[in-house]
Amino acid sequence: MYPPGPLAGPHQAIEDCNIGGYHTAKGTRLIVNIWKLHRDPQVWSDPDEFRPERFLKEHSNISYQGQNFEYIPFSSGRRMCPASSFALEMIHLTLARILQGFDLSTPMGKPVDMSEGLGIALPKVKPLEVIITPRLSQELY
Ligand code: HEM
Repeated sequence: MYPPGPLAGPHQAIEDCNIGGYHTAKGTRLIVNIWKLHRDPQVWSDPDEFRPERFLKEHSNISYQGQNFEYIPFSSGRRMCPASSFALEMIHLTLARILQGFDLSTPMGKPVDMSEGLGIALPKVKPLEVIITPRLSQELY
């Protein structure tokens, strides 16, 4: 829902080609709107709903590795993100460490404001406000 890189880098056609039925002349610069692909209601039911379990159910056959064009958080092709494996390892490790060690809540129990701003790396409009409380005994940190 919130791809860190909402737009892929600009790519330039090195020869005349046809992309999805559109003639694309040599020299044309294309920028893929990854954010938009991920919110396409023709592909994703309730695209604005945070339902990660969709990847275990109706979309379990979709991979992030650039072959399923409806879901390309790391883009696709020769210039796709070279750090996708590294990034996923880091995300899993960091998330697991935070969830193991801390309880998370919000001030007054209010939902987190997920409004998105404009920027190359999809910024939040409102800073994240969470209360982080240690949940393990001190010697385990
Ligand atoms: C969840 C984390 C990340 C996401 C979703 C992500 C996504 C992307 C996207 C969409 C592109 C543009 C590809 C294109 O132009 O078609 C890109 C390019 C790139 N990313 Fe990442 N990235 C992530 C993390 C990282 C990290 C951790 C590194 C480095 C340690 C990295 C290094 C790069 C580099 C060097 C490029 C340029 C590749 C090129 O132009 O050939 N990325 N990334």
